[in-house]
Amino acid sequence: MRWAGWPSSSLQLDVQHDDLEPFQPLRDVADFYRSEEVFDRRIHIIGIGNVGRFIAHSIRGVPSPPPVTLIFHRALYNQQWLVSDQKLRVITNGVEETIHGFNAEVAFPRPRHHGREIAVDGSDSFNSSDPFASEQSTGPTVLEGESTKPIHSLIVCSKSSTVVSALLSIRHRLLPSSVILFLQNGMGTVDEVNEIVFPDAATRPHYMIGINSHGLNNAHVNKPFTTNHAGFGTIALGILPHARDSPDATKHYPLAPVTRFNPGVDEINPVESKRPADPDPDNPQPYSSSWPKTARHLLRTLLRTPVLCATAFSPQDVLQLQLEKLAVNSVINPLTVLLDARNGAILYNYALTRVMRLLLAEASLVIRSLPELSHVPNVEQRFGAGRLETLVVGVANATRENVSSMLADARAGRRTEIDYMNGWIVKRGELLGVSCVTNFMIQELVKGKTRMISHELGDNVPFVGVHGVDDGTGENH
Ligand SMILES: CC(C)(CO)C(=O)C(=O)O
Repeated sequence: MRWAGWPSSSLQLDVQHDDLEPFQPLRDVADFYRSEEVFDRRIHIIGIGNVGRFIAHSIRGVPSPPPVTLIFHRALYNQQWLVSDQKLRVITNGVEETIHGFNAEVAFPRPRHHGREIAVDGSDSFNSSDPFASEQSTGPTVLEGESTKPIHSLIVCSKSSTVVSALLSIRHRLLPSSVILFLQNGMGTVDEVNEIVFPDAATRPHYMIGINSHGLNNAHVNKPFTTNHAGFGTIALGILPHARDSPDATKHYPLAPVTRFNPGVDEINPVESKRPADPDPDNPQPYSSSWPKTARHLLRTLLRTPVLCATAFSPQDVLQLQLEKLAVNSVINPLTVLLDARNGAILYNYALTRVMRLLLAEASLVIRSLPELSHVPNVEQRFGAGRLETLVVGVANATRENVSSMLADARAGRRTEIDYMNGWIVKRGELLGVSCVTNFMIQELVKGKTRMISHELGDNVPFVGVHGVDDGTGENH
């Protein structure tokens, strides 16, 4: 590395190596910044619901915080922000804390039809067999008011069902070196994003997964940028391996094991490890040597934000935590929708315990059969139906006064996350030969009930749109 702008005499004192180029002072400070990559600390947050607001507020509350940009998906919300005092408020135990210093932008969700992106000008990219045809021929479409600046660190707090359309609106701003933290309930979002938004692993950003258990609601509906921190929780974080670094590990699923031991065969022909634990014992590499700078920055920022209670886990541990949460959500959330009741309603009711057991028997079998867990010890016990039931009852009891996020969505006529909960169990079950009829039935019942409510509300809730229309990019509440 060349030290620009330093007196050459002081530099030469330190230089011991003959193979270094002779020092040539750079012209000025600007040259230094041109020759060295300048690291952008800015964190963008998309999905400015309760979770997004809470995280933005928490990050800006620490000493020397990074710049934070809120990305709104509706011109209306951006307008509301611009005419407000541009501050976020979080209420904890009745005490309101106000934080300012945010930037704001707007990015409009791209309309999609039958899973295909439609060109915003109405042209026929969606008739083409290549879903990216319009973007490839004309470059990304930037709508009026949208930014084109690169995004290096992004936290996605949108609801699972709207993550793809939210990311399509900023795909052209995300670089292969960027990092995206996904903070959704349920499973399957990352696979969907890989398939639709970043199909080419060579240009795909890095991913992090987060599991949030903070209880957040907007108890003050008439205060749009205020969030109530109702239950203290944690955020479990993990950096996912990238397909560029280990294509085998991510070909079918991000966490599939790399090498497997075949008894009998490998004893005769020992397997040559593709990624040996210690490839060069003389130059040991730290565990995180392949983590990109952006992911390390985002992880460190979240870990040094006390109110978030964030902890880092290995990808395998994050997957298991996600699956535990999935099992809990796939019982409490749909049952509370069908019963139109708070979480505690599923307790002390044997008829509902039987439904819970039917759902969990299928979920447990699917999870225990997942190939990505085949090398993990103790899976049979951790994901046994009995243990999952204990988890569900514990959470239902601890959150007995809560309106579940799915019930809140259903009551408001919004699309729910059922496809990423029970739907994911059914889908993975089909691939594994495990039939999940109870989960399928409950998935369809929830969809039916949500549709019913949305009709009752006047059928006035379109899911996809562009400017100013309610486009379904709901936030994670
Ligand atoms: C744990 C539970 C059920 C709490 O309400 C939840 O995560 C949700 O509502 O989505």
